[in-house]
Amino acid sequence: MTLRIRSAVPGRARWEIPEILDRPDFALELARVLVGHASLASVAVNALTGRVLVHFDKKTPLAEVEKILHEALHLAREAHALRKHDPASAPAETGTSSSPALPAGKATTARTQPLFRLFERSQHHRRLFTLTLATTILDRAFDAAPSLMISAGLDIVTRGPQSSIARLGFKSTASQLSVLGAASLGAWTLDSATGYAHARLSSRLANVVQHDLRKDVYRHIQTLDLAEFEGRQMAEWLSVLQEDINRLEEFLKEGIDPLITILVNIIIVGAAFVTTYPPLAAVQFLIFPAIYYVSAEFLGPIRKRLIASRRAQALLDNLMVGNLSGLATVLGFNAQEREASRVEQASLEFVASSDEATALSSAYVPAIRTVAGFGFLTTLVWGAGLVVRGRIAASAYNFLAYTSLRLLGTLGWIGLALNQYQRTMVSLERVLNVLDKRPTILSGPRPLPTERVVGDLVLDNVVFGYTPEHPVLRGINMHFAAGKTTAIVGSNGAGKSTVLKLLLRFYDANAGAVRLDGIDVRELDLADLRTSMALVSQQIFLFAGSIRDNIAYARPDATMAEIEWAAKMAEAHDFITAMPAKYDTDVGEGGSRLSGGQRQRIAIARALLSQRPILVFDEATSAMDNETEAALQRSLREATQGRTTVMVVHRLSTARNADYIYVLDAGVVCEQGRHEDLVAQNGLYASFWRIQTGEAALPAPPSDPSGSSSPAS
Ligand SMILES: Nc1ncnc2c1ncn2[C@@H]1O[C@H](COP(=O)(O)OP(=O)(O)OP(=O)(O)O)[C@@H](O)[C@H]1O
Repeated sequence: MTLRIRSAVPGRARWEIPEILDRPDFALELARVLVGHASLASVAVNALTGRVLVHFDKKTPLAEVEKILHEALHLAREAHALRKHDPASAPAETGTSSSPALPAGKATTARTQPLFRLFERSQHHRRLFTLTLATTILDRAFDAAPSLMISAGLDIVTRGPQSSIARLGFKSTASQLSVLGAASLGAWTLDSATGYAHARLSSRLANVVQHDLRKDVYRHIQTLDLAEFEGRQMAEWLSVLQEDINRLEEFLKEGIDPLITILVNIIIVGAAFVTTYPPLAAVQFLIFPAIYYVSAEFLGPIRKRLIASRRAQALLDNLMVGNLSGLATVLGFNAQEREASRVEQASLEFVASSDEATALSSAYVPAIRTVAGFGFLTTLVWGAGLVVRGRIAASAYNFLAYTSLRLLGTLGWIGLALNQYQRTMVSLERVLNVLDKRPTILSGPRPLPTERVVGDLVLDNVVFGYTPEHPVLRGINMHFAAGKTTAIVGSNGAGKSTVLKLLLRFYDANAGAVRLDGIDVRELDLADLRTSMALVSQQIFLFAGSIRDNIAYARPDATMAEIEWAAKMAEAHDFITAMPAKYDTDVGEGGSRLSGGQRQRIAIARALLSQRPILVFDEATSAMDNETEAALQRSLREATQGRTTVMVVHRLSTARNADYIYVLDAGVVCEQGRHEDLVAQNGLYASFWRIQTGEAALPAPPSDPSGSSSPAS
């Protein structure tokens, strides 16, 4: 059986489909097929729980929807099989930036209900959720106990033998008071117990949901294309991972409470009024359509302003994080004042947008209270009249007035609660948007364990551009022979680093193919492909921690002897042992306590220790002095024996040692060969060589366009 119905009411049904459980790709395929269906209003497919929730027209028979689901499953299976076979057939909508899991259109309803989606995701905490809800409701219900007890006391005082307690069989005043005392004690005890349980459970629920979401978002972010990170500021990711998820936690801990309180109070007040004097209840309930009307007028505009305010906050965060990480540049250019003004301006814009949102939400609270005040006023005046005419007891009037007042108080919270709810939903949507993003670089089906990698790399007529209108590589052919060292040289922006990014499949070629050992890299298992290569990138990243930990990052199980071997090969051992704490030296945040050349040597040691068959160096020695670099070249010759090494270099004294050299110019290979041949060709490489060896004069600085002579002349 492929489908199992879990629940169904007219217009809504939930199925369990074990086939999609833990198979997000397949679930996505199913969602794609379903959301295009004209008979369905909305669809939510959850691979975590293996469930599918469908909203449809109440008149559509359930059997018909089930048939649609069967057909969709069939289509999804076919599409999924095709996709596995040919990953390139992934539709455009799964593409780069903000493409959601469920495409636009019919899924809008499901997608615009972030809280609903959160509950779908958190199904495995259903027990905790139910318990939390139950204790919250009980806690709020017991809150009404004091006014009930006071009314019961008043009942004993004013009606004696006719009081409600007397009617239970307690004739004497003493016994009635004892019952009242015992009931009060019991109610208080239960109130305290449910209060404690509610506080503990709601906090636990908020923590686990927050933890799950943070963990899932973080894991998911790591699966996304590198393009997502190169095109977006880091602070944006951080604000989703931190602020947005924290806001959700706050809401689960404190925001749901008022909403439940309001609901419980409405039920208590409703019950009290209906049982005491129904016409009074009818008048009380007349305020709710009015509240609904006021809410409808306010909530849409409030939401829009909240979104604008959150965006302004994200911009401000980006600016501050960016500035602080580039503080040395800001100080170096003495631009503190300029940057402080930019931050001030962004902060003012945030304050203004936040003010706008608050202005509206603040007006909303009094508007609701004014409407709700009519309910209390009616109870106070009409209720008093009813007591005077003997229609209701004074104690009942007391209870009604109290509960009505409580309702008035809590309705005032509606504004605050909905305000917090709206803010949380804006944040939750941002979190879910990240989870909806899909990588375009998908793993291929063919495994290639590291021990089977020969290391022969080919770029076959590769065309690539980060954007379609700006091609960076224009049909290049390259061969990085197994076990050999190949250098790529060329001027800035020629496309050298881009070649390396294609080797590691950070991006896919727009045309042509990249092959490892004769296999198109798109067919290879992505983890296997990347595990076959050790990259030392232009921007070295060291983790805060010791030198030893940083070198061992590639192989946490490496012995100290192996770590030292790698450090010696990378010409790092001497400077490390000269430091007071040697291999235990703390490198600081991002390696900030080391010099650029030292950081590069640690990164090379890390790559060598990894023992991967292919080494990819992107200007890995650019910050080293000539002497260290020359020594490193000698060591590398030994350490890279039998491994394919691809290195992007600017220093031609480094390229000179390579077995083969490619010269890139504006995205095409303009020359290739061994150093001596290239020098003999007397082309671009030879001109670079002459400049670097001082045989050619450097180009003269541009002459002053005004024609005035320089001060020196
Ligand atoms: N993530 C990106 N998004 C858009 N364009 C990019 C991106 N990365 C690089 N480019 C552009 O692609 C071109 C080639 O960049 P690449 O980094 O490959 O050059 P390079 O030859 O390594 O240069 P350099 O010697 O300065 O490191 C440049 O014009 C650059 O602006």
